[in-house]
Amino acid sequence: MSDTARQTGLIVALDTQDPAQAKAWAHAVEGVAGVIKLGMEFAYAAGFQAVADVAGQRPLFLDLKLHDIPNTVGAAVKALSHLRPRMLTLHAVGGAEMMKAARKACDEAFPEGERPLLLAVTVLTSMDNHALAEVGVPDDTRTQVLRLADLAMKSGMDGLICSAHELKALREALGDKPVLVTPGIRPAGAAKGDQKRVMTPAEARAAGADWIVVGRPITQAADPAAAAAAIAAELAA
Ligand SMILES: O=c1ccn([C@@H]2O[C@H](COP(=O)(O)O)[C@@H](O)[C@H]2O)c(=O)[nH]1
Repeated sequence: MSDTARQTGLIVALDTQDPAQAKAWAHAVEGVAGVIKLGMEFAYAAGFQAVADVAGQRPLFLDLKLHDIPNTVGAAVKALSHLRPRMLTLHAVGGAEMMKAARKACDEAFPEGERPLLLAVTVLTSMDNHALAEVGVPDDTRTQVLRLADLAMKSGMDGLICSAHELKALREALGDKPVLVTPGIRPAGAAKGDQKRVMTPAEARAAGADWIVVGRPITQAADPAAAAAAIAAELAA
């Protein structure tokens, strides 16, 4: 698929501990965000009933980044199935067996055609080459992303979480099939915060992202609805 033909969607990360705040943000980005993302901070603080309440009928990206032994991850996937997420994350460094266990659990626990996209986190967008070296990986982020991406796709994953910097290399290596989801997105001039491998929405779309994930540049803006609309317009331009 050519990059100009690709439609890149916006996922908004609702990172808060407060259900009322999450609901307000979800409402503010209604019609602009294709998917809302709830992750560890919200689920641990507010609980899974609150996850279900905030999501309601909205497409839900449940970003729990599962990483444990295969039996535990498989059981966790089954335990989450009542939430009917559209997307679910796990860490590729958990290994092939762990990812295959997650896929098997999905196939068993979800009705036909309703299982979530399983997205393998490659190298967190908050990490650079130095951070990788600190955890014992001598290769650069791009090499490590490509290595884990190959393992993830061979283990039944539907797509990958990566930074926009790796998109072109991933498309060259893996083609159009993987769903590529990129956090670490910053509109021009926005603060990077703890993110290291960042790109703008337009750059990520041009590089081949299926979805971009944006949190603080929207949720911490004076007008979250306007900030989300501006990013959606940048993606559509
Ligand atoms: O590599 C990763 C994987 C997940 N995330 C998540 O995306 C959002 C980004 O939020 P911002 O406020 O736009 O930085 C956040 O929920 C992370 O948990 C990521 O950033 N990088």
